[in-house]
This record gives sequence, structure tokens and C-alpha cells, in this order.
Amino acid sequence: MVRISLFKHGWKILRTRAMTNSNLPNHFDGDVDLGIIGGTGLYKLDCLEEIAVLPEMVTPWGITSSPITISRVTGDRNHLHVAFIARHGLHHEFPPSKVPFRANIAALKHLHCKAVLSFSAVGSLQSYIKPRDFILPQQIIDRTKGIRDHSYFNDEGLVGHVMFGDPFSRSFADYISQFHDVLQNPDSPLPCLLHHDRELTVVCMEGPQFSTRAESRMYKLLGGHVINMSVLPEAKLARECEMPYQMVCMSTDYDAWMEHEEPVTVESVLGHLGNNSRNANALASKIVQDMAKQLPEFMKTGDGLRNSAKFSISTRPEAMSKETLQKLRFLFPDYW
Ligand SMILES: CSC[C@H]1O[C@H](OP(=O)(O)O)[C@H](O)[C@@H]1O
Ligand SMILES: Nc1ncnc2[nH]cnc12
Repeated sequence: MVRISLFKHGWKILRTRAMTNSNLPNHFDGDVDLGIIGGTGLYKLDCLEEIAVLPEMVTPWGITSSPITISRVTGDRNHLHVAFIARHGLHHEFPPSKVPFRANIAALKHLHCKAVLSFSAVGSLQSYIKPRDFILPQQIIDRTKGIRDHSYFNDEGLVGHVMFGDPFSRSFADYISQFHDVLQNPDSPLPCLLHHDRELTVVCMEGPQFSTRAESRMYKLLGGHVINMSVLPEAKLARECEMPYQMVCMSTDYDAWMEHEEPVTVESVLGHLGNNSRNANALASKIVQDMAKQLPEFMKTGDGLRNSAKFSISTRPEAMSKETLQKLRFLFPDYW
């Protein structure tokens, strides 16, 4: 059952509570500070105290993959508001190629998020990155197949080219790395590491099948450190929305490049999801508590991205259709 209601810009839909089983309010009127996207094994962050569950949001680019939970973190002087979306849906129903990435990122932008923190389960392409380590990549190699909608500025009548040389937020990665010592692995004497380096590169493949051994070896040769199926187009869309974006990659396996080891299977991934999820909660908890004390500079200033989309769009507003302008205003109510 779906109840449609006109929202500020005419794009909101209210569903019944069937999806969420929550007694929390289904609306939130303030601005959200931080958007968090959870991936495989991370459908909720237990460290957050939820204050509202917004039904899946209908955007001009489709419906978000999950309801959006809003949480409040109380700091010394301020409240921090956090919006959480489950990338694959609450029941893991969206495969990587079918995730409504544009709707998810548009919803976070519409809620005024000042940054996006994203979590992802990844395979390791390097022996020094072991399962259960976390990685803050700074570069991406695109091995998707062009079948995902990957831009808000790629329609006839709207042309825009944003800078993507540095696809992640360096400031956000530096900020996250200060909390490296929360990571734990009770099943091993080796410490759980948070790898943080300018060169760290995530390969994004289409899937849903895992890589062949030859592909896995090729990704190593290309300079990949980890591999997943979901950093693109998420990172591109966050950039088009001028939101600083950092993915925390959580290693689960060695993919398929190790000659004498079994290639990755879902079972091998599952074995590490519990520990990774505990560590993701611990890390997210530290981050939001620290942000609630004082919002980091990159979130206050926009990390150098403010107005970047506006100046990347080549089409003159006079030449844009009413519909195009209406869609753009969902993301940027003040620009045109
Ligand atoms: C179940 S392993 C493959 C799956 O895991 C990752 O998902 P996410 O990035 O959402 O954590 C990877 O990208 C694949 O979609
Ligand atoms: N080996 C792998 N390849 C692609 N995505 C993954 N997610 C977790 N492990 C992965």
C-alpha cells in the first residue's frame, strides 16, 4: 500500500509502516548533517539512537533502496543528525547492478547532508591487507559495464562534467583515520589495521559473479588494493551533489588471485561480516560522537566542493526544460 503526498517539490511518497515495524515518527523536519550508507552485512547501525524512520523516499531518480533512519547524537553544545540508508535494502534485495544509487544519494542531498560516510565489504588484492582489516581508499578503477545510471547530468538537455580526479574526500579520510584503534579482532593475535594512504585503490567490478583468477591477477597488476561492486556510481553521484564522500572498505577475503587458495565465495565473506559489522559500529560511533562535539572543518566549508556542480554544468539554464530544472532543484534548491 502506498500513500502519495505532495512534498515541498512534489517528489515525496509516504508508504505504510509495513516495511519498518517502527513506532517512531515517519517524518523529520530538521537538516541532517551526515549521511551513512551501509553495505553487505550492515543494514542498521546499532550504535545510533534512532528518532525517526522516513519511509523510502521517492526522488526524481526513483525510490531509495530502504527507509531512511534518522538518529540524533548529543554533543556538548550541539546535536548531530545522521541519516542511514541500507544500500541493498533492509532484506538485501537489490543486487549491486540494480541498487538505486541515484535515488539514495539524491535523498541524502535533499536532506542537506554535509558529507557521506559509506561502508562496503571488499576483497583484498594485497597480502598485507588481511580479512577484517579496514581500508580508506583514495582512488578508484572502474570495471563496471556501463549498465548503471551513473550521473544526474547526462540527459539530453543537461550536460555537466564534474572533476573526479580525486574521487574521495582526503580530509574525511584523515579525520576517520584518527579513530583507528577502535578496530578489534578477538579471534586473532594480529591487530585489525585501518589502512590509510593516498595510493590505496578500490577496483569496482560489475558482478554479481566474483572475478576469475586471471581478472583478479590483472587488477593487482593495474594497481588495485581492494575490490568491490558498489563504490561506483555512488562516489560519482556524491561528487555531482557536492557532498564530501569517503568509503570505509572492510576486507572479507583475498578474492581469487592467490594461487593455492580457494577463490572467494559468499561463505568465506560471511565468516568475517560479524566482526566487520562490530568494528563498523565502533568506528561510526566514535565518528558521530566526535562530530557532535565539533563539526569538522571539511563539513563546515564543503571541502572545496561548494558550487562545483553549478560551474560544471555547461547547459544554459534558459535552455533547460521545466522538468530538468525541477529535477535539479531537488538537489540544489538555490542554484537556478
Ligand atoms: C557478498 S560479497 C559481494 C558484495 O559485497 C559488497 O557489497 P557492499 O559494497 O554493499 O558492502 C560488494 O560490493 C558486493 O556487492
Ligand atoms: N572478492 C570480492 N569481489 C567483489 N566484491 C567483493 N565484496 C567482498 N569481497 C569481494
